[in-house]
Amino acid sequence: MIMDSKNKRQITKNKNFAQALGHAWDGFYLIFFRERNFRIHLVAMALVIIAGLVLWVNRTTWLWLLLACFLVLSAEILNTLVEYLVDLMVGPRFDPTAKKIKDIAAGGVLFTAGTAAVIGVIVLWPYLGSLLPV
Ligand SMILES: Nc1ncnc2c1ncn2[C@@H]1O[C@H](COP(=O)(O)OP(=O)(O)OP(=O)(O)O)[C@@H](O)[C@H]1O
Repeated sequence: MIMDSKNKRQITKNKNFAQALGHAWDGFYLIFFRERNFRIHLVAMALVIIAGLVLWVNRTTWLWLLLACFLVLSAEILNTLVEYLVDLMVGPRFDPTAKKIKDIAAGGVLFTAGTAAVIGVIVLWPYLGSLLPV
């Protein structure tokens, strides 16, 4: 087996679920603690949840809001994957195609975040009206 358990340099398939979970946790740690943009999106998601609680939105609205938030987080995770893959292939040198790939991945996050914002406005609009003094 090609594995150095002491140095955690495993390159074979996981032996069990616990081991798979450990690697998934390593990935989560990387995204959560190393990716500033991911944390910014999490703060935005927290604000959306606070808005949902304050406005006392219904179940369908919660589903839309949570779906929109998780779409943005998923896009950010894919963007991070693309960045690591490009860095792995290209290394520390400028490459015009690497730039295009990374910029497209970042553009995808922007597009998803914009769509999520539109969804948020559409589903929260009726609740915002009720806040206005009549
Ligand atoms: N090897 C490369 N060749 C050409 N351009 C690159 C390369 N690496 C990065 N870039 C450019 O720099 C930008 C930022 O790089 P990168 O995505 O790695 O940083 P980041 O701060 O993690 O970005 P993000 O804010 O999208 O998470 C890219 O969108 C791309 O335009």
